[in-house]
Amino acid sequence: MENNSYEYSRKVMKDVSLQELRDRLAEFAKVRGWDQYHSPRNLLLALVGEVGELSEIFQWKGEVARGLPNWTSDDKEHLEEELSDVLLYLVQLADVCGLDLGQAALTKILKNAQKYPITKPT
Ligand SMILES: Nc1ccn([C@H]2C[C@H](O)[C@@H](COP(=O)(O)OP(=O)(O)OP(=O)(O)O)O2)c(=O)n1
Repeated sequence: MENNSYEYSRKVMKDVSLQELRDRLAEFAKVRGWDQYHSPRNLLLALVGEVGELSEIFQWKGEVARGLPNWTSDDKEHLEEELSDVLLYLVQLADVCGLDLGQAALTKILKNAQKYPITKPT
């Protein structure tokens, strides 16, 4: 059963897993009859569109300090939403491709560590 409450997402789900997001998104699409539109290609295009919306937030701002110290709470909330849209489409894309995104990402981190070993300063 879907639960859309903002309270639920903010307070109950303190620790969110990719599997939880995947399952909730699959339910979201299913109850709306949207599975038919959620092909890998369509989800990829939707993902790219959201990356564009995310980029717009930073467009023309110049360099931005870590932690976004001068941003308003509205700006930060907007950023949270666009980052989430990107994540949610990415999770759905991996799902309809039949891939385990969490495991794949962990494996990639291990590969990255082998490719870029820690070097001690001389
Ligand atoms: N067919 C769809 C349509 C939407 N969503 C979900 C995933 C995103 O989290 C969000 C995207 O919704 P919108 O297309 O309304 O995009 P925005 O939220 O960015 O709204 P806007 O483009 O008006 O800023 O909804 C989805 O899973 N499948």
